[in-house]
Amino acid sequence: MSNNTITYDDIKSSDQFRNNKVDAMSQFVNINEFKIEAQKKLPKMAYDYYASGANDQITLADNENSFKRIKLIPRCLVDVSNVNIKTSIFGVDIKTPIMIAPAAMQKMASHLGELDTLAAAHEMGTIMTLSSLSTSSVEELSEQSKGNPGWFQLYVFKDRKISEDLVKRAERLGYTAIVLTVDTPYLGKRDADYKNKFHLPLNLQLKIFSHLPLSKLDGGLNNYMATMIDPALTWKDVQWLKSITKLPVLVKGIMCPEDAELSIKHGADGIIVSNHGARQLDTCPSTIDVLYPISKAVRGRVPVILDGGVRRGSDVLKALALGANTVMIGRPILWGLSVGGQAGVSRVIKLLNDELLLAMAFTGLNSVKEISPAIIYKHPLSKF
Ligand SMILES: Cc1cc2nc3c(=O)[nH]c(=O)nc-3n(C[C@H](O)[C@H](O)[C@H](O)COP(=O)(O)O)c2cc1C
Ligand SMILES: CC(C)CC(=O)C(=O)O
Repeated sequence: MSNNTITYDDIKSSDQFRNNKVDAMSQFVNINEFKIEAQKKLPKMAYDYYASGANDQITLADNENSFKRIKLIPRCLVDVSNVNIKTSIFGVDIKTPIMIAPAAMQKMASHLGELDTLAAAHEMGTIMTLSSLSTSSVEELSEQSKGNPGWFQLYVFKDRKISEDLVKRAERLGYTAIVLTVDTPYLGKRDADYKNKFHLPLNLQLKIFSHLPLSKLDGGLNNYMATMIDPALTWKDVQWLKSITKLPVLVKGIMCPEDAELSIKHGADGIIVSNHGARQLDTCPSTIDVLYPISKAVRGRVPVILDGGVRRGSDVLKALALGANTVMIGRPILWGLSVGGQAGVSRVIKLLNDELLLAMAFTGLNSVKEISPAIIYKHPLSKF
């Protein structure tokens, strides 16, 4: 078993090792405890990169705090002996509405990085989106998952040929959707990364591009993005992307009803309400605060996914009540990965699933289909 060729079978054959890890992790009972433990384990440069938001991190705090301000109405004497959280997206059944957001460079968190995350996604019956800027290749994930690696996130490079090849490669390898990130014409300013002079550890590379000079981050992250990523991307490029792939295309980074409408007009098959984990435009609103008007404007024409600040199962319930079909989580996955590799990621998802089940029982709901805005408390004096 060499570093580059660890397979699912290898991972499974180490059950004993994994079970011990799961036991060791049962001491962490919520996402914040995983975060605290991850900070102890990770080098400062990696932790800061994962944790940071842009500038003064106002939106970073808001993404979580806005969830806390939304209140749920308990309902009584409903038979909730059989609550279940199964759902589906693009006709594919998933065991939980909690999906895994694309996050770059996961091998800073665990030896197997993205491969651990994918193994956990399979174990928990959910879908992972692989970042364009990953430390594992599209091929590796496809191989380990026997051709079922999940979704692929696309950054569009100035050299369109690179992006086109990447999309075709992902399609050929069994990825089932393309997530086009549209909120990153340039990379946001994350102060800690400047101070730490963030760089990839020397043993790692951006694996997807290992055949190109693009695999190193030599001039730093912001410089890399400014050199490689196309800031001239416009709505017509959604149509371009649709024209080069048969896969569903989701537009990630939508924060207002107008852009949701434009996404649909230009052929998007799904929308991800996201402010990039508050890493781009600081002082933009939290995602949960903009979700309801967006989902109302979309009117069920395409699936709506929300990410940003989801840290409790009750946050998932609130997002679904305000019109999301599913949510994605970013940093909680990185904390789980840092603390316990695959087992850590699975435990993070399980914690959130269990909290979601409980919150649904307390609000008198038995299935995802039953979730509606009716469970959201409206203060008598508020206009909301
Ligand atoms: C360390 C890190 C790396 C990320 N890398 C990417 C990426 O490569 N592509 C992308 O579209 N979004 C990326 N994101 C944004 C996430 O997909 C997601 O929008 C965000 O993390 C959700 O917020 P949360 O972390 O509060 O759950 C990244 C986020 C973090 C924290
Ligand atoms: C390598 C980065 C551009 C990945 C990213 O999207 C982020 O750090 O937010």
